[in-house]
Amino acid sequence: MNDSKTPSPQVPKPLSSQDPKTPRYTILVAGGSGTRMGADRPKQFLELLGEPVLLHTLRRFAEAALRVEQLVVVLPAEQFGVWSELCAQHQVQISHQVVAGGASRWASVRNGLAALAAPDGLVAVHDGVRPLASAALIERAFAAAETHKAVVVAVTPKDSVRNLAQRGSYALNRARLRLVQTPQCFDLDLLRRAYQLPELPSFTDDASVVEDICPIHIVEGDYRNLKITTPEDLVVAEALLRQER
Ligand SMILES: Nc1ccn([C@@H]2O[C@H](COP(=O)(O)OP(=O)(O)OP(=O)(O)O)[C@@H](O)[C@H]2O)c(=O)n1
Ligand SMILES: C[C@](O)(CO)[C@H](O)COP(=O)(O)O
Repeated sequence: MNDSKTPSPQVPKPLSSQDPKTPRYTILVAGGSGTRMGADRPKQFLELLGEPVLLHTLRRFAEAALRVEQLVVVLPAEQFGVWSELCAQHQVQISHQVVAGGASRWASVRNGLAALAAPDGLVAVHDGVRPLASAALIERAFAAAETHKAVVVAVTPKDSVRNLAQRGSYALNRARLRLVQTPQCFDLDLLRRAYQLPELPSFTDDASVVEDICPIHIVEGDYRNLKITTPEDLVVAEALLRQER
């Protein structure tokens, strides 16, 4: 007989970030040039509270509790030297592998995937320019991928949404819409198979690459998980980071 004070030995230990079932890997894509930011360098190198955006992001995934076994950072090949100097300047001790990006996000992710030698596991793909992803959010995405194989984090739109029509526009039901963020976590073999298919112009993220071969499971995202895209995002991101300190 079992009572509430003596747990049965058959009950498995609950999954926690200290005990992930499957090996975890991460690809941080930072191979873009930041045209919409219009800065003097790619936006992943702009500073937030004295540190490059990409370093903030890298630190989030190096968090010990997440147990990520291999971190791959994808950069434009011509920026390798810049990143190496920034790592030296900020005394970065986080072990990571740098890989050359491609002409599109899709090509950069594909190059990042090629650097993962592991036969199986779970892989998170995350924008290097989302420096506010919390450990709880990342854990939520990895944990859901144990069961669902293809997971994105997403939030409900706060604004009303309209679709453009031939004449005018019409309202969409925002309760049925989600704004998709990263990390996006996948079974490694599934993501490899998806990235063997040809690139399509409709691909905007990893879920759009995978969805023809596996349904995409959505978990709760985080409104704080901004993508640094245009100059005002830097102001908001700094304010949010300052609040965390
Ligand atoms: N060839 C590319 C293009 C984009 N990215 C990465 O994908 C993420 C999301 O892309 P986006 O915000 O569009 O970045 P950029 O392409 O740099 O920006 P823009 O579209 O304004 O030029 C970024 O971390 C970016 O560095 C990448 O790794 N390789
Ligand atoms: C991957 C992404 O961040 C999910 O919201 C987004 O699709 C990237 O889009 P972008 O056109 O590269 O900014």
